[in-house]
Amino acid sequence: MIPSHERTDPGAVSRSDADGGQEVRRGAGPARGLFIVFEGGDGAGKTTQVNLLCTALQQCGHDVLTTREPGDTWLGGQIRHLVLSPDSGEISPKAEALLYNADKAQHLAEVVRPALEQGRIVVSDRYVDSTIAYQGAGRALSVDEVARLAGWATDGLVPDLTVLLDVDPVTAAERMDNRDRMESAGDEFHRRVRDNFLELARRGGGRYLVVPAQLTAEQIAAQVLQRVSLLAGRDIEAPGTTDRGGADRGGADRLRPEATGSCEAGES
Ligand SMILES: Nc1ncnc2c1ncn2[C@@H]1O[C@H](COP(=O)(O)OP(=O)(O)OP(=O)(O)O)[C@@H](O)[C@H]1O
Ligand SMILES: Cc1cn([C@H]2C[C@H](O)[C@@H](COP(=O)(O)O)O2)c(=O)[nH]c1=O
Repeated sequence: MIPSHERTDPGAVSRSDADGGQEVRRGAGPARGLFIVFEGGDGAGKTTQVNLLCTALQQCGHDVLTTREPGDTWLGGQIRHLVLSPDSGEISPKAEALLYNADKAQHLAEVVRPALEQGRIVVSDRYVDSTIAYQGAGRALSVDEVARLAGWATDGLVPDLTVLLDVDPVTAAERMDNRDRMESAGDEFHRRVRDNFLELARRGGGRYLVVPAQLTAEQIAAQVLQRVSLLAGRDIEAPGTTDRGGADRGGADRLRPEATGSCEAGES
C-alpha cells in the first residue's frame, strides 16, 4: 500500500483539470504515515468524528495526531481569531483566502508534514477542500485560482482519505449556537459551500468517503472505521470494544503494507 499522499492522486488530477491546471505534486521527503481529513459544513459533526476516530485508532495502538484548520499553530491561532471574530468586520474575499492559506502553509510545515514523516496518522479537522469550498465557491472567487493557491500553500499534499460529512441546512442550523463570522455568512453562501464540497468529492473519486451528517455519530463512526481499516491494513474497532492501552504503544510500523490482521489479534 502506498499512501496516496506519496503518489500522484487520480482524484486530485481530475480536479486539477477542472480547476485549470493545479499541479498536484508529491510533497518533499519520504512521508510514511497516513493523512486523514474530515470536511463538511459548519455543524456537520467533524470534531465529534475526529475524536471518535482518534480514540479508536489509539485503542488499537496507532500513533495518532489530531489537528485542525485554522488555528493549530501560534500563527494559525492569530489567523483563526481574525477570520472568525465578528469584530473583524469586512474582510475582502481575497484577503480572507490569503489568511486561510497562510494558516494552511504554516500548519503543513509545522504540524502535518513532520508528523507524517514520523509515520504517524494525522487526522485533520478541515483542509484544502474547506478553502476551495468556502473561499472559492462560497465567496464567489475563482474556484480554480483558490485551488491553485491552496495547492501551492500545501506543496500539493493530498490526503489518503477525505471524509465528507454532508450536512443539510436544517441539520446544520439545529447544531450551531453562537455563530461566528463564517457561520453568519448566510444561507446562499452555505448552499454554495455544500454543493462545492460534493462536487470535489465527486471528482476526487476513490479517496473520498461521503457520509450523510444526519446519521447518528455511531453510524458515521462505523462507516469511517470500516474505511480506515482498509487503509491501515487491519480492523479498527469502535471505541470501547478493545483495551489496547493507547497511543504510547507507538504504531508507525502498523501502517506498513505488510501489517495485516485485526487490532485484537495484532502485535503490540
Ligand atoms: N451525528 C450527530 N448527530 C447529532 N448531533 C451531532 C452529531 N455529530 C455531532 N453532533 C452535535 O452537533 C454539534 C456540532 O458537532 P461538531 O462540533 O462535532 O461539528 P463540527 O462539524 O466540528 O462543527 P463546526 O465546523 O461548526 O466546528 C455538537 O453539539 C455535537 O454534539
Ligand atoms: C480551513 C478553513 C475553514 N474555513 C471556515 C469554516 C468554518 O466556518 C471556520 C472554522 O471553524 P471550525 O469550527 O474550526 O470548523 O472557518 C474556511 O472558510 N476556509 C478554510 O480554509
